[in-house]
Amino acid sequence: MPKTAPLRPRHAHHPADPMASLGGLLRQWLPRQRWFAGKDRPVADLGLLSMTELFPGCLHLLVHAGHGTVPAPGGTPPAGDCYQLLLGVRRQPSPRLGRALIGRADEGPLAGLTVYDALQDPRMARLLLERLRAPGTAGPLRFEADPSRPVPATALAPRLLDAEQSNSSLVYGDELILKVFRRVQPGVNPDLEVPGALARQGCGRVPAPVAWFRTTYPFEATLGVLQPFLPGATDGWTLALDALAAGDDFTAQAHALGRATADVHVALASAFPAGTPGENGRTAAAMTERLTAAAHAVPALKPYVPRLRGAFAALTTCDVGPAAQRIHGDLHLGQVLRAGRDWFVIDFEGEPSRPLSERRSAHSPVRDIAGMLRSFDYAARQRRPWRPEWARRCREAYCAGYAVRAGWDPRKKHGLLRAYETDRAVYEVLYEARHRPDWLPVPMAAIERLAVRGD
Ligand SMILES: Nc1ncnc2c1ncn2[C@@H]1O[C@H](COP(=O)(O)OP(=O)(O)O)[C@@H](O)[C@H]1O
Ligand SMILES: O=P(O)(O)O[C@H]1O[C@H](CO)[C@@H](O[C@H]2O[C@H](CO)[C@@H](O)[C@H](O)[C@H]2O)[C@H](O)[C@H]1O
Repeated sequence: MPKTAPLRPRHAHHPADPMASLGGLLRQWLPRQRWFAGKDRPVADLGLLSMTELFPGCLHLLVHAGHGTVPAPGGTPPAGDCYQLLLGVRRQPSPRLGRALIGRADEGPLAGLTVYDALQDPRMARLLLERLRAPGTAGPLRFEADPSRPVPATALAPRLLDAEQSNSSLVYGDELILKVFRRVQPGVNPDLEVPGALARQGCGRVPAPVAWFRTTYPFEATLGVLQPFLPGATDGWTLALDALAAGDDFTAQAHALGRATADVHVALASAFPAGTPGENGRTAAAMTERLTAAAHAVPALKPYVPRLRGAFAALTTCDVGPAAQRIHGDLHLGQVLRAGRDWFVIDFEGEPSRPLSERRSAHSPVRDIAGMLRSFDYAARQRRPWRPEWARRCREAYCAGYAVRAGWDPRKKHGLLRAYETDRAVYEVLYEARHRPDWLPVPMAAIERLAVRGD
């Protein structure tokens, strides 16, 4: 019978408090995880939000990692982030745990037990798939499935993806992929909501969810989504880097990608209600606010702030552009998969650091286009010497492909594109500072270019 720990005081050191066992281990382990979004700040406090025994020897946890910065207004929600952890707990340490090992608890109720990342344990991964095959509950956790898309009943060998990811994904026998969200926010995750809605529209460019799990405590939130795995697919980032390494042209691929992006935008526009008409003044204000916050967190941005603000201010003199609608929200080369002759679009979660309400609202489709244009620049900067011509040709081809399907040409919206690219580069600076500080020079180079030359 699954057990759920009630919410305990966040700093409790009561002997029965599991954080007395896990706190020290997780404080060390969390910042080393690729998906942990607080690498630029020490974890000031770590609290247990919920704990459920999912299977014998497997604990499901939601923990709050605070950075001791902004006090929470009204007490809820607390400042910081909520993370989902699946922890294996066993009596005997095993050398086979390897990189999955988190450590041995020295005190508290789990004293003497070995704790590890359960997603790296094939037995636990299989049990998780079994749980998703059979809808039902475990404490506050709800396992649900789309009855029209049954999960295949065959035994499928699991493997944890070793990708540069914001979450963790398990692939089952090249048939299914389960994304376990790491940073959890209250509400429905768009990566469940959007592909489901697009599938109902008959949009074939997006793998549709077959099962998912969510929690009802301490708030409603989506925790994981199971989708068909596209076998033999290669992501756009890998294809672009291969093309660059071989000195190959990528414009045919970029053109097809532009067409695929427009197809998805058209499907999104009919799957969701239209947004309120775009108002460039408000957009410019929001972008400026994000820039100010980013420059506060990453001081290297500060010298560029006045000129970047100019790019946003110029929005007020631009034409209003395409209507706001639901968009992808974090479109880049890593979010598109080429399988056979087709491009598929994945990961509709949006930019993980933005509030869920913002990610689920309507935005200009130019934002997605700018994301992909920035991605060509990221790819071109992976090799020395930098290949600006390669990126420029990809941009042209991508926009031309987009125009074919969407009926309007992004290249004719120069002011809008510049503002959205700048906003995206600012986001990337913050993202890299928090997740991959070694990559910071990539978006910083774009900041310099956009601030100085504006192209
Ligand atoms: N349906 C799928 N078929 C094949 N590979 C997939 C599929 N969905 C995701 N992937 C692979 O998993 C990687 C990470 O998925 P993604 O949804 O982008 O996770 P995250 O949000 O953690 O970055 C992708 O780059 C891709 O290689
Ligand atoms: O994890 P997600 O795919 O949801 O997106 C986050 O991580 C991305 C990196 O993995 C990051 O993308 C940035 O780096 C990419 C190369 O690794 C590049 O193609 C993108 O253009 C660049 O923005 C993304 O910003 C972040 O949200």
